[in-house]
Amino acid sequence: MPERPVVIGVDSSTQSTKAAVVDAETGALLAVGRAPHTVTGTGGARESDPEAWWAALGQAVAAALKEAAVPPAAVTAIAVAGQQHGLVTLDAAGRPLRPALLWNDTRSAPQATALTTALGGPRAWLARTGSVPVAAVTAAKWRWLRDHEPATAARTAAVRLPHDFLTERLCGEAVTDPGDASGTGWYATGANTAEPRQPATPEPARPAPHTENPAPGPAAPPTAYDRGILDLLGLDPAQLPAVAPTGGTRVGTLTRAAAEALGLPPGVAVAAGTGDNMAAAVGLGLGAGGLLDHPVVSLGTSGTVFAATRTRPASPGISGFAATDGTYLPLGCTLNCTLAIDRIAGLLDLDRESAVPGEGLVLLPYLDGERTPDLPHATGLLTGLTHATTAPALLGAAYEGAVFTVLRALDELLATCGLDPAEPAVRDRPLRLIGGGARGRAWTETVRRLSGRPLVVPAATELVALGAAALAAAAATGTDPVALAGRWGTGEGVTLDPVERDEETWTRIEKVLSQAAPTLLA
Ligand SMILES: Nc1ncnc2c1ncn2[C@@H]1O[C@H](COP(=O)(O)OP(=O)(O)O)[C@@H](O)[C@H]1O
Ligand SMILES: O=C(CO)[C@@H](O)[C@H](O)COP(=O)(O)O
Repeated sequence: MPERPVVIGVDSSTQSTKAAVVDAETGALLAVGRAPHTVTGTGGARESDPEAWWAALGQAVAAALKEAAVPPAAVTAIAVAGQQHGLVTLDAAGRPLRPALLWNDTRSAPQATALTTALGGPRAWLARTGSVPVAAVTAAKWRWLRDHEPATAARTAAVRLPHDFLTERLCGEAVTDPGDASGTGWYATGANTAEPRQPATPEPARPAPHTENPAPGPAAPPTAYDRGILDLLGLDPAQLPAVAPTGGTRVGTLTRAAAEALGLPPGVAVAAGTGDNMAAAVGLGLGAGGLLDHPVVSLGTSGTVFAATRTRPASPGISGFAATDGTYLPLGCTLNCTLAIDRIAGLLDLDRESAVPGEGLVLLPYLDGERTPDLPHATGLLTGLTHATTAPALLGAAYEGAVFTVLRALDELLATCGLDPAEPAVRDRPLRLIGGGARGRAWTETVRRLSGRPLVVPAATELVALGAAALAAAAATGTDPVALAGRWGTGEGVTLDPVERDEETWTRIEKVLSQAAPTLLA
């Protein structure tokens, strides 16, 4: 009897790689393999070796296949979702020239400011790309490299995002997708005017050529690198990957070398893949237009809020990203979420679940600077200490500071989309809570208390890897990945009832942040 087909979805995030082996028909998660990453750097620097991501992918896939006990011949497709924005620079042989500059590396903040000015200010960037550059975007990192390491920039034959780098290692094709491309700063999501989702291409498709105005016709996906911005950056489009129509597009099969490295047959289909937040949206079954019903809060190394929309909102504080199919995924991202809390719990020598409400304290845990609000040079701030302060309350105040920052970004996201966050019809809709932090009681309770909203916590722990698995299945069969994830039911979970919103704590933190922001800017 033939084996049931399985697909592999890979989540290559900041702290680790996770590979999910998934039954392609039912979406059942058969096993997850994990391998850690190393992030180096002090001050604002955050770097990782792309070769180590490739090695981690191999380890995670091997571990998952072993645990799932499925034969390699049952695997039909693989897709990678990766941490967004990272700058990977390659030589002509595809070897990294230096460690990747990660999304949370804030050294590129001055370059982001300079780029904003060079194009005519925030409004010009919003109109052309949907986002105003911050230190996170790849364009600012490339400019930083040219300013600080011109010899490396000059030797760069190819520029990739983390997921593009890994996809190319899998199938030998230089290709990205609209979602991850929209975080580069040189991709014009505006050119994709909320078209209906294109179904994944069932047949092997060559990646699209680099062109601003693709020829009409079904074989010509809407790519939209902004040539003017590339000129401003001194980047040649030939250094960049082609943009596939969606992350679920089949872009090739495993190369012989990749098949050997992963212990898989060479015929395994490779999907274009996407950024990790875009893949989480797929895993949740979120298609365009789900904004009011389905705002998402993700608690990982970054705290993110996003929603799938039909039109691209324009606000300097919110990134007007694309979903992997070229519709919109406006997103707010904070730099200090689970890792900051883990660090503070470690400093206090406390278990992370031993937090109690902050009671008069305010702790802004901006250990890495901050992105939303845009305070790249900020450090952490504590106010309200008294003789009565306890360590669990200090930890609780850190949770409150991190959650306040994420939820404030959510309010901004909703307002940017024309919704009033205080309207009962908006406020009473459940938040979908995902990411590693959604597993923790202290996180979920703090989000409930500061939002006053019901929460839906999906039962599936690895939404990014599951979203990538849906992209892989789409590449193998030509189905729509969002509809498929909906059928798989990967976004389903428990609903936690709302509790009364803690207005007092919210107002206290808001006041301290607004008073301290001018100092934190320095
Ligand atoms: N049971 C748990 N309770 C609270 N936090 C958790 C739990 N499990 C994992 N985490 C947090 O999740 C984080 C990793 O989340 P994840 O979404 O995998 O991050 P990333 O995708 O950025 O690598 C860790 O920093 C850890 O603090
Ligand atoms: O920069 C962003 C979003 O714009 C981050 O969300 C990165 O994509 C990193 O994700 P995690 O490692 O925290 O999942």
